[in-house]
Amino acid sequence: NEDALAKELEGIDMWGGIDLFKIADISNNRPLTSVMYTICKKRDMFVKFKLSPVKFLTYMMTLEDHYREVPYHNSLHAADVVQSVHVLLSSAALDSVFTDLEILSALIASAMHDVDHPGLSNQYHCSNSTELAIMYNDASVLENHHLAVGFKLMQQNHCDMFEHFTQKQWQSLRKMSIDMVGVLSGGLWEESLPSGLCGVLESPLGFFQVLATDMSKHMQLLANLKTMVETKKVAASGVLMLDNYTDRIQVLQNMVHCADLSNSAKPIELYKKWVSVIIDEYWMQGDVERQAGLEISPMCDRHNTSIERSQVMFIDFVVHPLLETWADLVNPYAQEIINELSDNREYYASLI
Ligand SMILES: CC(=O)CCCOc1nc(Oc2ccc3c(c2)CO[B-]3(O)O)c(Cl)cc1C#N
Ligand SMILES: [Mg+2]
Ligand SMILES: [Zn+2]
Repeated sequence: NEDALAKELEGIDMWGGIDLFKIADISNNRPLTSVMYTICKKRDMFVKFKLSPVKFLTYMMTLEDHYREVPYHNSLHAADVVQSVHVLLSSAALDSVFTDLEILSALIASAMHDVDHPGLSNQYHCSNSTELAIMYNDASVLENHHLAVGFKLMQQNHCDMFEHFTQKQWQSLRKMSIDMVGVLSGGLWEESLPSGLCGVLESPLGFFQVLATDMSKHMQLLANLKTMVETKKVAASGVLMLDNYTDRIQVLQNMVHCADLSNSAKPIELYKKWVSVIIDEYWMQGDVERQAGLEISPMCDRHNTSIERSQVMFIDFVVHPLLETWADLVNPYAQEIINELSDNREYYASLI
């Protein structure tokens, strides 16, 4: 099995280069630990930061165990985001731009970014004042929870892989991870809807209510990225020049955000599998809402959903604008991603 796993992991440096569904099967359902270990090994993180492989693996397996058995937001999705970030970090335009600590932080943030996700959206938690919503006052409820769990697990002494970190390194990794996960989605659900979105579509505003709740930071992130593209400074070598924390963290935040939403820019067979499991998760939420006599959230009613339409809308209004702006930033090194996204969009548009 190790050989089969090693073989499947050979494409780990390529966009869509690995099939995480296969890796889950042949890694005894340890896709996140397998992918994260392979990438950190390749990036020589154990030597650079004197990480104990045993403590690293113990932490990663504990973290992986705290992802729930929900259809989409399980450790497979976390592994997918880690691998996608690994590939985006390797873009030639970002060559030697980020420090090893920034790279490690982006990978750790990706690994923990959805841990203990209950398979119920931010909107569900805020609308129903659940325990988590009360705990976090409706503000980025799930994201705060993912970070709290991710870091709490690190404090157990058999998981303390950063034992050799200086206080400065620890504080920096922690701040960057919080800044990266905190914007991945979620926020006060009444945060204003981006005007451009809801007026245009004949679709029920509900879909954008979910966006506003589960993607409330998205518009601000994207606006910042567009500004950065317009004002970007590129060295003679073609690499980006980012000379302050605000700019650096903005690129890292958008990178992880792109990875988080990258299913629709992957090879169609993988994309279709991700669509099928996220729909399962949304329909399970809808079943919970129907059972409790609550209003069923958009895309969550198994008796009334157009999967194709919601995918085309999500691509047109969220994913394409984001990935297109990312591609401008690292131009021309993300054209393949944009092409894949356009092909996949046409696939679903043709089914409407
Ligand atoms: C097959 C796909 O392309 C699925 C990508 C996610 O599909 C959506 N995601 C949405 O919002 C979130 C995006 C990211 C995340 C979350 C919610 C919670 O955890 B997470 O960080 O993974 C919204 Cl509002 C709509 C869709 C649709 N369709
Ligand atoms: Mg999330
Ligand atoms: Zn996610």
